[in-house]
Amino acid sequence: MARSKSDPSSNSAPDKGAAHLTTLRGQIDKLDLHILELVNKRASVAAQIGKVKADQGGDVFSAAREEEVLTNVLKAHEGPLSTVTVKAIFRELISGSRAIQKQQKIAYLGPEYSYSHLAAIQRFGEAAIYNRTANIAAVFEELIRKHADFGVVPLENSTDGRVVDTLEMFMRFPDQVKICSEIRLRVRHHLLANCAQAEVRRVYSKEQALSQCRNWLSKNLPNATFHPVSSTADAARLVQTEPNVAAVASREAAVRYNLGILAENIADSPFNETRFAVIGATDSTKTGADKTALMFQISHTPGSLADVLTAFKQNKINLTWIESFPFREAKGEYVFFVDFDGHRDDTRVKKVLAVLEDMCESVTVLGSFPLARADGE
Ligand SMILES: O=C(O)C(=O)C[C@]1(C(=O)O)C=C[C@@H](O)C=C1
Repeated sequence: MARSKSDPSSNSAPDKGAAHLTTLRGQIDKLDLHILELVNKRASVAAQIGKVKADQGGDVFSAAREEEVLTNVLKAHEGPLSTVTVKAIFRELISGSRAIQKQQKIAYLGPEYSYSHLAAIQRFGEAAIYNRTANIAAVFEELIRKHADFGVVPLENSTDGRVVDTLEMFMRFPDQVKICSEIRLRVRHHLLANCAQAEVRRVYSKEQALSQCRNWLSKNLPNATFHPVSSTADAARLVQTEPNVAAVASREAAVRYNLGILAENIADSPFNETRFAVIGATDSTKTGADKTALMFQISHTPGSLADVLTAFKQNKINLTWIESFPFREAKGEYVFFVDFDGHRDDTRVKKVLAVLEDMCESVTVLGSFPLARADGE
């Protein structure tokens, strides 16, 4: 049909708009090729670094250097991309560099899309090989048997506190693994199902996740029953197999198991974070913004813990975490886990470690590593 002058579709504005769009897309196409050239140039340099490391026996993964790369980039970053996006881009570039040098195998507590898996991907990106294990002990064993280059294990959750299984493994293998990096992961629980919320009769999740969403669940699903299973990801898998059920799990689990998200962010506390340790054969070199993790055992006498804490105070060292743990081999005795600001190569840290060596029955430096950024920062 011929267009009349009064036909709005004959207006030149849309034509101009379309032409402008084509021009802008042409710019993006050119920029994409330029970006591609640059990222491959970066990868070629990383390949050369890999050769130097192979000759010198250096590790492919350097938590300290990666932190420096990210700090440089984020300092220069002025937008309009968000910091989260820039971090994700560089995480994948670095992940690709490592894979070119030598593909890294990462053991984590499965199943796929568990929060440990998400933490591992946040640290090592898509180019690593991920080996899931059935429990936390197996992550340590995979590393010790050299079936994995690194392991990712949960240390503590902001709501539930310490993760006993991980601390126990550090006690069992005090000298065979080191913490080389830490990861802070925001845990966002969602209600996943393939039916309407009113039809949900059973809710599956990991016990801790159910407890973290207790108020929301009882208020919004008064007719449902709650059933703990081995993991949030397993709960999502179960939703596929039964009618009228829902899971409390991550967005990634919803994608993996093809489930709808009925309600987002249902945890009772708006801030829910899990801190993970990356364990490997060695810890990290100094960056200037580091933390050290320590495990020590003291005699069962009055004031022995106070003496240790005083040593930290006298050396102006800030403790960021302390946990006590019963020592299985001696009734009434405790092993303490502490994290503090500083690197084991810092003078004041060396001083406090020397004092502790004299004071304690045993002292093990679990590792020094760069301070983790909060998830999203
Ligand atoms: O600088 C290095 O040591 C590199 O191997 C390069 C690079 C990177 O891509 O920037 C990759 C892996 C390391 O963990 C740190 C940084």
